[in-house]
Amino acid sequence: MAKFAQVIVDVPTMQTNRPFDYQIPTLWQAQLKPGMRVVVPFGKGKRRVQGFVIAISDEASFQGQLKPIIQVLDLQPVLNTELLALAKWLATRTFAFQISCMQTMLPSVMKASYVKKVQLVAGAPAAAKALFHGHSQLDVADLGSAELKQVLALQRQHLVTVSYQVHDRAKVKTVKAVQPLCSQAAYVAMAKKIPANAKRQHQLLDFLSQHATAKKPLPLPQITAATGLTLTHMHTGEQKGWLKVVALETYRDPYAKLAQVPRTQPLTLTAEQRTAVAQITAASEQQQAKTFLIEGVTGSGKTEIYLQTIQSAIAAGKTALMLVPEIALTPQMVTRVKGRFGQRVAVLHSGLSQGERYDEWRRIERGEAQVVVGARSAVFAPLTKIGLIVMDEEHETSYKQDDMPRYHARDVALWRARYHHCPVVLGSATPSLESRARAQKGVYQLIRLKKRANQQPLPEVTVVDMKNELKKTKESNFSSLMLQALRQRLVHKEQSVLMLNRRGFSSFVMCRDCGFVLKCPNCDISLTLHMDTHTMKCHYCGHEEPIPQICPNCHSRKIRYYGTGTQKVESELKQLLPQARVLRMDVDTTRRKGAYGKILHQFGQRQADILLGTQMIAKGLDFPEVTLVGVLNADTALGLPDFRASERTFQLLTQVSGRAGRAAKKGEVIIQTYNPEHYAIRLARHHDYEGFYKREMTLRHQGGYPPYYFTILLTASHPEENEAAKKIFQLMNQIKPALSPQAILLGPTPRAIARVNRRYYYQMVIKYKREPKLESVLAQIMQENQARNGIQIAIDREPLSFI
Ligand SMILES: Nc1ncnc2c1ncn2[C@@H]1O[C@H](COP(=O)(O)OP(=O)(O)OP(=O)(O)O)[C@@H](O)[C@H]1O
Ligand SMILES: [Zn+2]
Ligand SMILES: [Zn+2]
Repeated sequence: MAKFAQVIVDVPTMQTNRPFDYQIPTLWQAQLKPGMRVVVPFGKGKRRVQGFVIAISDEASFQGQLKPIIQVLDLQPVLNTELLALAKWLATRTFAFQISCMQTMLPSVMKASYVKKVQLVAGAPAAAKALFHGHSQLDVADLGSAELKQVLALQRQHLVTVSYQVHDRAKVKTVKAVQPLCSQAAYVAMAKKIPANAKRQHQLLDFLSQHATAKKPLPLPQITAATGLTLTHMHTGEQKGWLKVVALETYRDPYAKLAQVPRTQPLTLTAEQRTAVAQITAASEQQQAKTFLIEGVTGSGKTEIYLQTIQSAIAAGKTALMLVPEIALTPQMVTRVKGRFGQRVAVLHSGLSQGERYDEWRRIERGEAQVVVGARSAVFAPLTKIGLIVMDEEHETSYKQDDMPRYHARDVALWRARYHHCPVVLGSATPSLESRARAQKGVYQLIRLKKRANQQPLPEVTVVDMKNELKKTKESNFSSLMLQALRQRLVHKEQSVLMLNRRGFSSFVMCRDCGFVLKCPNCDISLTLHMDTHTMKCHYCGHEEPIPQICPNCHSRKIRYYGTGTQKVESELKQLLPQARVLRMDVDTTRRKGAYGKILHQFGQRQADILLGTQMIAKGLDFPEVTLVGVLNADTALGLPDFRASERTFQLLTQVSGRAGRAAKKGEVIIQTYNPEHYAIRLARHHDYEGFYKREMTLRHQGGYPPYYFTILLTASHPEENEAAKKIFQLMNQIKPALSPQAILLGPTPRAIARVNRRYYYQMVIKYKREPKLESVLAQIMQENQARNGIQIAIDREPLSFI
């Protein structure tokens, strides 16, 4: 029997980024398996931490006395063989700690929370006892700062001891249930001995005799609903030995309301869809880990292709994973998938409560759901026998995680596809340049859908030059053409979608007398105005303060709002078109849980004429009555110091244009811009993705940007600016000798927003094609520098943003 376990402990530092050996207590030697969570002592003192067993063996690699495992948290592994291997790969690939990778894969409730407790030592003086108010121990989190100070003083005098306790927050939801204990005949006999006026007891015995043969406990809520008998009556029955009250495990179902989603049947495919489905299904059947890139114009019916290929995978006894960007995970998309596969679908996204997420995860893990739809982290769903992985809107930046582990869901999907020998389908109307280029080289197989499923042409796009417009009219967000088109829709009772592009600028407060701008005290950026909460907020660190009435700098009262927010546009719209019913959708109106879905539902029910929103309305929506799409400001993102600015603008305009004319009625798009000649806007106007791809690739080639080069972003941060700067130069000198002359180093420079959360950031970028020594020198840098002397190092492979 295995006596030793190798454990990755929940101490995210580079020094602890390796397995530690522990003894397995005899009691657990038969049960403990790799992938289970345990609690182990770690380091000096009584510190206890959570950990993951990654291997068990008869012999320990460590010489000397090993500490035993304190507690085993799981009865079965929570990470299977595949996911353990994936965690290891992910850690190397993204320069992350193994523990961070493992925790990322699991619902957050399975991450330990630690409680720090203090206990009095025997013989402590009365003064110390007073602090404990008669309790034997105190939870450090409950202490006020004065009490904490006293406790720390006692600790220095060795009068208290401190211990850490690990809490497993993963709680299973249960309902009370009733298990009959006697035979039907026995219940009937008992009823005869009970006084006739004990009505409830008769009723209970009656019920029990009817259900005496029940094999499973009967849920109490159902009994109460049917008979009116409550838990009190059951307790009486329990005392008399008639029955037993037990806890029955249930799931929290976040989509209970959707349970009655009407079932849909597969549509008859268009010729283009049919070819796509045939190729993908064949690869799935032949167990080929092939990657398909579907480049399909908006409304070409990509979703139907996903649904039908998923269908054939599950018909073959396999499972399927469908990834969608968080923002596109609308009830609309969930309804479409649930409508086809019903209860076999599990949904994972950040809108669920932690408990709901945990329950959906367990349904997948137990094999009760065969289709998983979810955002980025759903790529780690514990599905076995995967037959197909779909990634919709593959160009979306939300597939890349900003914090450690800095992974891209596409890379993880491809890894899992190789493991399961199954195809991956990447779909988009505007694929990322990286993926499109890979298809060009034949690494991915390109499938193009050039026509809309409704056989209608793509909507006509008109570009309005706002420079001319400004000369004609007074300052307004609406050109005369846009207003006229909106009025026309109102007359014809058709719907419009209006997008305000908020990327690249924000609403801030500035003093008109001295030019003072209110900035975050922790970060290097201006605070954003939030009218609904009447506060100024920092979008980086969350700092919040009241809106100033008087300039803090010159005491002038002329401190005003700047920038165009959706609220401002909304009020202008109400003045210009008082009869229009407007729904606003932005970060403020969608913050509450379920608000996003509610707004879309109202719009779908035609309770509004105009849906006004930020870029969150650009993706995935399918409303048949929308015949006009208006973009109020196409170019705010073009000015950003980012080589992907054009790509982002082209994608956004194409996606939002695609919301018009998706059913029987013809659609129209109006784009307002100050840069009508810019190629991203010109080509978006003609829905010309291929033209854009060629043009942009030429520019990337000239500039030496991805996808012609791989990139790595290295960041060093410290509360002191010169420490951060010193470190980044030191790292550069360490890396340089390992690189060939073909590699290009950019920087070091201070980051565009140099100070965030009281830390200064310095960065450098490595651009390269083939550098065999680079990986190992970066791994070494992580090893040596992590969290030493307050320095933090981050290594980001293929960053999607350099600012
Ligand atoms: N074969 C078909 N026959 C009839 N209607 C179809 C067919 N395929 C798809 N549709 C319909 O066409 C519309 C557009 O399809 P879908 O939303 O799948 O497009 P998409 O390619 O995902 O578009 P986008 O990239 O804009 O999200 C939907 O209303 C869908 O029901
Ligand atoms: Zn801040
Ligand atoms: Zn001022």
